[in-house]
Amino acid sequence: MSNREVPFVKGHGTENDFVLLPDHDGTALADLSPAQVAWLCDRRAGVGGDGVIRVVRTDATDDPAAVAAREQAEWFMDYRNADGSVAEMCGNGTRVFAQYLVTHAGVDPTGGLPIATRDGVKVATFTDDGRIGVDLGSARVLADTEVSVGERSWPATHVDVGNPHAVVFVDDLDDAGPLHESPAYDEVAYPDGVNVEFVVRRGPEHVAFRVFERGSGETRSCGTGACAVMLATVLADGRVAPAPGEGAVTYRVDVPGGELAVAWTDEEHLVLIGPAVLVASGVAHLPDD
Ligand SMILES: N[C@@H](CCC[C@H](N)C(=O)O)C(=O)O
Repeated sequence: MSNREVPFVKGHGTENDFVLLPDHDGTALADLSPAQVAWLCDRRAGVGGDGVIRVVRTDATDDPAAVAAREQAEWFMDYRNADGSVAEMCGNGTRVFAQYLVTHAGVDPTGGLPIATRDGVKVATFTDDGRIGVDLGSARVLADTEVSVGERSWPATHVDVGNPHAVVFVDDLDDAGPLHESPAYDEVAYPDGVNVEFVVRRGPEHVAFRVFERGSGETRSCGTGACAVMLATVLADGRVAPAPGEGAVTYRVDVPGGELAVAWTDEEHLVLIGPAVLVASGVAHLPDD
């Protein structure tokens, strides 16, 4: 077996951590396999992370999502889960990606930084206090559903944030017990799997959740999950989307890895806000398949 030397940058958003792989001109890593992604995310045998983000220009890859976004965005976030599967979106990943572009690729975020994803173009903005917000667009609440862990079952709200979520309100964050494997879910409602959030209320406009991510297991945070949780909660609170010109409705969303905020600015826009930091860089010795 031979190894390829692959530069990487490691970063996280509220401890949802990613291995970023610079491949700006698309020549080095177009053939990255699921097994190689799983190795990169392995916390003992590899680098370690909840996911891998390949950083590539939209005009340097033939991924259909990047091709479709070429007029609007220079950069494509090619996101993979820790098991090597491809996901449509990663909210915290977009924030870490924006941090990378500004600090490592010389990108000027003034006026908003467009990022192409498999769920369309998302615009990141840097706040005065050093956090990064990303407009994830609209989310849709679909039919009620159910999830279970062992003998316990809960009603859940199906929320589509570009990727699939099941939001479960519980009395206590420990109610679901250890999450070593995915909660059971309705495979008709979620033919491609689901991210499951267990949520408690902490106070007015303030919630906390644990998450089991499709393809990555229990993680310390999930940005799209925070948006799904916020939307399910705000609707359960009987509120409606702010009309144009009204101020945003903002909820604080705590996760095991820190604190996020989600602002509902109008029917079409949920903005995920929180810290994003780059913590290391190096060279991975990527095994061949
Ligand atoms: N951690 C992410 C979500 C990553 C994708 C997810 N596991 C999926 O398969 O849909 C986030 O911050 O949104």
